[in-house]
Amino acid sequence: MSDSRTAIAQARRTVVKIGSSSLTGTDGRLNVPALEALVAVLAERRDAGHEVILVTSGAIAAAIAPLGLPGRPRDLATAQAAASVGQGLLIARYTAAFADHGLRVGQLLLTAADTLRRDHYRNAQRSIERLLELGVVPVINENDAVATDEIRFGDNDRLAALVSHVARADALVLLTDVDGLFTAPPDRPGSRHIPLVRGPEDLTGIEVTARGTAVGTGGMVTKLESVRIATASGTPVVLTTAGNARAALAGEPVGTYFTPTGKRTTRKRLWLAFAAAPKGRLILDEGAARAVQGGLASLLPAGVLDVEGAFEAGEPVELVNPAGKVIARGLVAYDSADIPALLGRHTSYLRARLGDGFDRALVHRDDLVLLRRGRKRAPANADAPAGGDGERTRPRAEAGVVPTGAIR
Ligand SMILES: Nc1ncnc2c1ncn2[C@@H]1O[C@H](COP(=O)(O)OP(=O)(O)O)[C@@H](O)[C@H]1O
Ligand SMILES: N[C@@H](CCC(=O)OP(=O)(O)O)C(=O)O
Repeated sequence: MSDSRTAIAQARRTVVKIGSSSLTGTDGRLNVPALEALVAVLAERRDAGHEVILVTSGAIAAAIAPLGLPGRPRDLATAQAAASVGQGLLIARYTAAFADHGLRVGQLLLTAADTLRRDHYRNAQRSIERLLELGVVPVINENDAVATDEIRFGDNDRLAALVSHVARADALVLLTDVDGLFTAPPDRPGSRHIPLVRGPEDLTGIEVTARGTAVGTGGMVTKLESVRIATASGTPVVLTTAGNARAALAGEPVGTYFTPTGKRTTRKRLWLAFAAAPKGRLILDEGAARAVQGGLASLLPAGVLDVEGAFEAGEPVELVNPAGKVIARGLVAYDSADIPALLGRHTSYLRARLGDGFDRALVHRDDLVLLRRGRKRAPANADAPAGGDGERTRPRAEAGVVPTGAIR
């Protein structure tokens, strides 16, 4: 795991996100010179043999002036209409700007559902992979025109982090209107620049606001969530201004560098930890909770006290300890309707009473991601299935990921 900027300079594949604040002039129109300057930097990066994926905001901002809107629309319907108009203008500009450097772009408009549902996630993954193989620069934005309030990011910061996962990027560069993280909003007297963040402990006492610029969304709060998603799974992040994009990609000390805090993990686990929308909850007894937290044991029905929600086998659920804290997420192996009859029962009993299909774990350890670690490692015998009398399992290393919470 690298704690130096060379990780950015040497990244084979980099996701670069540019925010609305950097693409919009004071008149509210799309800042075309800023867009072209970024494209020149990305084209250089491509020429140097690196892959780039661009996550770009600016669709709504681009439509403010053409539609004669007084400012960023607050209601969903107008925001959607503006995005529909603005996205066309935005991608036309990118297509022309990249063409000047002999490069083609491919547009991907994603909704939160594309990172929430595994089949959608895989589709996005396949498209990005193929575009890169074809030498195309993927240009990604949220599909604002169809995203509804319940299922949308709203900002592009978290989308960029999830795109980094989907694409297995080696680095994430967030470009905004401030040169990195400050101890408090930068216009506050006495606010100081922070060049390096090595983990959550370095963020103690930092004051960030969710209020973005007039055109941006989410402010620094969503940027730090984005950072948390990326760094927890091994992706280093630089946060800086659009004007510093070239220097940031070259590994120069601009903005704020966030070192990775966790290891790369499987896509399934990333999806489960950061993107999946849980469909229900399994309430674990003390022993099962400890075993799951200690060594990532499979969860058997004997260790479960209660089930909440309506879900089908294969859907994501939260695993909750007796104190009500969510400790893990997993893909459940049974429909919710079948689970009450299994609760508290040992596998041998279930196999004898209900047949062979009912001796499997409620959540298999391979389908589980730990969100909250136990205070210490589990004792030697806790690597058996949680709540279980079944097969013994090996304890496994876990990424130690921390979830972002529900995605808006
Ligand atoms: N601690 C902080 N450090 C740096 N910027 C901060 C902080 N807290 C709030 N901000 C604000 O976050 C804003 C950037 O967010 P936003 O407008 O959403 O940008 P973008 O459109 O690029 O995503 C900055 O203009 C800055 O005022
Ligand atoms: N998808 C929206 C982007 C929303 C937005 O402004 O996000 P951000 O640049 O992260 O503040 C658009 O294209 O207008």
